[in-house]
Amino acid sequence: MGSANGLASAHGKQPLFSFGVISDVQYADIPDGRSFLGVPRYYRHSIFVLKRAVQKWNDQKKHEFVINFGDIVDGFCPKDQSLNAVMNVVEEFENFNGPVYHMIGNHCLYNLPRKQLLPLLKIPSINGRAYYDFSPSPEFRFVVLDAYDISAIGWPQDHPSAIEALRFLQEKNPNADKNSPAGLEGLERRFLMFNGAVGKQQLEWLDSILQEATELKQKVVVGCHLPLDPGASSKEALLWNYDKVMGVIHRYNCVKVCLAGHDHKGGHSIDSRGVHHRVLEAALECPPGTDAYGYIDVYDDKLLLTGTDRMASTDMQFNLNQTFEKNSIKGCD
Ligand SMILES: Nc1ccn([C@@H]2O[C@H](COP(=O)(O)OP(=O)(O)OC[C@H](O)CO)[C@@H](O)[C@H]2O)c(=O)n1
Repeated sequence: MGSANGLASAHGKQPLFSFGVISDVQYADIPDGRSFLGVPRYYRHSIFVLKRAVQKWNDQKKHEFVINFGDIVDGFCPKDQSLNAVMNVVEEFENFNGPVYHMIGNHCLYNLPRKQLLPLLKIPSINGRAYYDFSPSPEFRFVVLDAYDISAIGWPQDHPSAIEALRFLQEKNPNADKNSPAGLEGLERRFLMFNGAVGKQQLEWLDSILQEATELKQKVVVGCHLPLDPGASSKEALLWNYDKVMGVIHRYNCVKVCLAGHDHKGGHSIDSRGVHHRVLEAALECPPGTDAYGYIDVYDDKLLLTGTDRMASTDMQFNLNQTFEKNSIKGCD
């Protein structure tokens, strides 16, 4: 249990800093089950994956913070247990000896409304939005996006974001079950109710943050529950307007890596502008006794993810001259 997946730091340099990563814990006190497509899910075991991750991060004594990529509690959690389940998982994260940065996923929103969820996750918020940034060192900035800014889940039914999302789904997905991609072609298969979009104000905010980071000569890592590149993810898991978000990101040269969750099998790609996209493998899908978590060493020229068990290790060297050809690799390194 807990074997790290190679990729020795042949680099010879000390990282500027390191941080822990985990995604899609989707804990619930219910028997093991399967996804809609039949993939086994271990709802009770996933919190043990998290416990072992926290223990390991603390033992390693080098991580400045942890990022959780969303979906801490599963939608099948009985609703009278949602609050307790969320609090239990948050408590496990709080055993980490340092700050934990959370982002929201669809399963979080099946359990609790934003009003209740965001304070529990200590997500800085204006008008219920869950996007923010932080800078752990002068050279780097982290941007956390709210992938359910425009969404049919998590907002009160009469909220403008919910109304906009339902109108959008009605237009883009003809199925009665808006979680079904039946009949949708190619990249249109992302127009599902369990996904969402980044709204106009958030796009403007992202633009302003990237402009500021460029002025400060900072490199940027973007975190979003929903993947932002079709090369790293199933079409069904992408952010509705991933293309718009990437349009903003590609205006600048500062974003080096985008990290995501949601697509449980994980993936890695390098897009047409040399930006790495790494989708993290889910803790939920670890059979008892196995793990999926990791840590990332940050250098001035790369991010090195060291994964445990089912989380693959990935060496993400930054493009320094922007002359990349499209090089998309499905699955992991
Ligand atoms: N064809 C489908 C797929 C799913 N559903 C229902 O939608 C809800 C969310 O699905 P779930 O697989 O649990 O979502 P995750 O966030 O865990 O995973 C995302 C995917 O892996 C992205 O590829 C759930 O209630 C499903 O039953 C559906 O009705 N029809």
